Amino acid sequence: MGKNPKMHPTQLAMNFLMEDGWMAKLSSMIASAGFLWYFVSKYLEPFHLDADLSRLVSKLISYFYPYIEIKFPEQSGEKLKRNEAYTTIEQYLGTINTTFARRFKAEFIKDQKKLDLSLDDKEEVIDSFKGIRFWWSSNYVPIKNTQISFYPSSDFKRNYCLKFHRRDNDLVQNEYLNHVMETGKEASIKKRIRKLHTNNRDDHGYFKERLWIHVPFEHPATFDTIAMDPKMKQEIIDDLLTFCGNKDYYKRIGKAWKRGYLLYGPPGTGKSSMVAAMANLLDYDIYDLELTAVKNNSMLRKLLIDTSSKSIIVIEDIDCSSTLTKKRKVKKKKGEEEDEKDKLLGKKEEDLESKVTLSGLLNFIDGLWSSCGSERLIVFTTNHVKKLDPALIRRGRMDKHIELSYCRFEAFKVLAYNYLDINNHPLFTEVENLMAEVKITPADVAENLIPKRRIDKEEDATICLKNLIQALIDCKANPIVDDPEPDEDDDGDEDVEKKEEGTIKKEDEVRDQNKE
Ligand SMILES: Nc1ncnc2c1ncn2[C@@H]1O[C@H](COP(=O)(O)OP(=O)(O)OP(=O)(O)O)[C@@H](O)[C@H]1O
Ligand SMILES: [Mg+2]
Repeated sequence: MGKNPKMHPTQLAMNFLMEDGWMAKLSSMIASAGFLWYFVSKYLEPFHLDADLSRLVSKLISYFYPYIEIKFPEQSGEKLKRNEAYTTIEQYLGTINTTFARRFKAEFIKDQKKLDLSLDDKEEVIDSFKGIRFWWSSNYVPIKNTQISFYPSSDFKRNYCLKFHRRDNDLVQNEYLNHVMETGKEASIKKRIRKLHTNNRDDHGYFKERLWIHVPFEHPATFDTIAMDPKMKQEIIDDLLTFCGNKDYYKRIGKAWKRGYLLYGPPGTGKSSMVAAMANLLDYDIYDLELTAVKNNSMLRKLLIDTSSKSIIVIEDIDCSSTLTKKRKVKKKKGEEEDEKDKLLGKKEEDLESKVTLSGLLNFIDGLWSSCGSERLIVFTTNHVKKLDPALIRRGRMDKHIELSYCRFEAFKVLAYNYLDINNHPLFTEVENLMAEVKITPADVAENLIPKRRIDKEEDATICLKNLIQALIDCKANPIVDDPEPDEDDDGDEDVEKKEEGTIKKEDEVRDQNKE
């Protein structure tokens, strides 16, 4: 066929195709376009082609390759935080028909007593929405690790990729992605198992890429099982419920949506149990922050950023401060093996100690970074409230101070009901009289109320109450002496031995140590 130079390019192309052997020509064109696309995306893209050239190439590609791809990486914000879109998509893909996928990852959901399947890496599924097809694939790219380690590294950059025809772009932007996010969120709420997280000390082993490790949270304590003054209990419940429904209020007053609770009182008065009860009431996760495992302030900040909303960050026994020497002493007793391993890995001793400072901790609670994420409680527990730096517990930082103290008769009745299923008993009067003058912790009362041998309900109750009365009489003879208030220079040796390790150091202490 003759070629007219004034012909429109599309007409030229049509003529060319209509010639003999058009099938072969068409296939070779598709093949060359495919090759061109592969070559450009694989080899030339990293060299950042000149803008005009790359625009031209992508135009050319889009002529033959009518699909659009959107990637949803697992990590967002400089690798600090898990991308919420990624986790929601993970949940969404669990809800669609996955007939064409062949490889899955399985996780056991304890509460639902079944396996939860999600797409394995490098696997693809086809979704359909309003009669249109969408392709989802899960991908990973290994990150080159320059460090030499004894342990296998599992550093990957993961992403989900959505592919669709460009004619469906509007549908995707306006409807499909919203549908994915909403369905994914619903699925994750349905499947949600609450978690108890703890920060990960292991910075060279299998879990090294994770700041927090977790187990399912299954503590049975609730406000019904906590024995304390009923009025005070109701006040705490109201405070918590008001907090969690008050998103708009916090926004209006310009405050980050978080609240600090300080729980203090002698050992065995229910501080840890109350943290669990709070989590159960509000349906929150718990992040149990072990300060001794935090290397420095910047790690503390990273840990904070990596917590999710609707959670309680708890630091137990916050009063336990320590110095380097105390920690060494404890380490020798407890962690010789761990030390040896660290030494083998060539770690210097000063690298192993925590350098979290008081100001680091104050920033953690209400610095600028504390406002990322929302709906969070920060809880400190302590046996010695007077030992704490006033700056740490001032109102605004620790908004509510709750004292959990020795067991009074009202609290005892809660325990008697929970442990023995009784509301009244002839021995109650004697218990009441003794409790009015004796200091006994709820933990000791609870211990006496657990039947040692099951006979029948009434006899169990009588035996337990008699045991309790005996314990109260013993306590009267040998009353509990509360710890004296600490001296100014008390460095808390005993506590360190009791609680093993602690961390809060004032900045000047750290500076001094660094000088040495
Ligand atoms: N107020 C309470 N109500 C119900 N049970 C309690 C209470 N206080 C203590 N107990 C019981 O005693 C045990 C110890 O309580 P818990 O660990 O909460 O005390 P704690 O105040 O955190 O002690 P510590 O200061 O030593 O950490 C728990 O198993 C709990 O069942
Ligand atoms: Mg405790």
